[in-house]
Amino acid sequence: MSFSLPPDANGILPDRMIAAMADAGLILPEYPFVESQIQPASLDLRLGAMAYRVRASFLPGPDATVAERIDELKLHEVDLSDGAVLETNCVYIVPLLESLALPPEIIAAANPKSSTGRLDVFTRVIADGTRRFDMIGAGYHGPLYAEISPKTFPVLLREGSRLSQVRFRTGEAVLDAHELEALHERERLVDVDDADLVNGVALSVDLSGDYANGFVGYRAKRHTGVVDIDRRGGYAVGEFWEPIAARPDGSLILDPGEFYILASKEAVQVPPDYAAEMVPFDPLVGEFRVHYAGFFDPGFGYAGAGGQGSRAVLEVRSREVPFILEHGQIVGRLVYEKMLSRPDAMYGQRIGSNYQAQGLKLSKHFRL
Ligand SMILES: Nc1ccn([C@H]2C[C@H](O)[C@@H](COP(=O)(O)OP(=O)(O)OP(=O)(O)O)O2)c(=O)n1
Repeated sequence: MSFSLPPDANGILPDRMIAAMADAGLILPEYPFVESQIQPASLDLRLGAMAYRVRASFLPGPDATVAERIDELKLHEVDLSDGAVLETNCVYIVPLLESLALPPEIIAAANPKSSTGRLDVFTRVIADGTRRFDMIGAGYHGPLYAEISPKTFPVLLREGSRLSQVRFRTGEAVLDAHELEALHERERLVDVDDADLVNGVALSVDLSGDYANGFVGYRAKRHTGVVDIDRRGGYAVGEFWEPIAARPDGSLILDPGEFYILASKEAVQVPPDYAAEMVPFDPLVGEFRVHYAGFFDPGFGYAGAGGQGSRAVLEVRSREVPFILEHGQIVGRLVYEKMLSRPDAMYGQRIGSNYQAQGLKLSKHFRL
């Protein structure tokens, strides 16, 4: 089957066009996709059967393939076919089951899945000849690899586990300032009266505890047991996380090296014809880092898809020094992009959406 886009197409490809790309041989899975692998505006990528523990993270650069670099840098191999544990602070490269044969008008961008980010499993996608993580250039033909480095918990995973997702984009998809303003006017993207819409919708941190029984977040424990990436609701929160109570002055001191799960003060929504990505508020604010997982699906937080009141989850780390976060401090921006057309399924309407209408929410692996 052939695949074509109208010449002036701009936007993110929805679920059925991702399926059509696969039918046309532009996405090449080693074996057929599994249920729910195609999401409203992205495709989950699956791990292959082998992980290579490498000396250090790398980018192949224009003259090398990832396989060549693995050969130079590998320390040992880990067979994932029956599952294996990846240890904290080691770097692994895993060939993915999906490879690409993109046409010249389509680029791909990867991101960790939300559940991966919430577990602090640092994950990026690399392609042959690339100078950037998580970006796959227009027209790329070749394999994809995941770089994985669990930062807090050792994780058990296996062939087929899904840690990353990829979006396909053609043309210019990001809304300009006027389009964003008009969309906010129509749909109220965040539930505040004085929304800051400069370069995306500003998101701030909630340290009041008003929405979570006086708690503002969780700090990850150290030296915990292993988390199985594919096990839902299997672990008691208290074994892995310490809840953080709100302070009267609404501040929180981030300890360097510790990992926190916090929530946005604003409820957010992504209308069905749009997708969003959370980006750091300001790359020059280097003191702390928010979010590894930044894709927001069409329909997330949307009342028509049962999501009213959904908050964004913030994965936060301080870098070199202890850093004080204040209630309402801006920590990220949601950049909205157009869908090329409305997806068949929205977030929350398909089986297995875990984070619709969420407040402060750990990953799906934990039960209270
Ligand atoms: N920092 C982030 C990133 C994402 N999300 C929300 C918006 C997404 O639409 C939703 C689900 O994201 P993913 O598809 O990345 O997550 P999973 O695949 O892990 O979860 P699900 O099984 O619910 O799809 O989580 C969030 O609240 N905070």
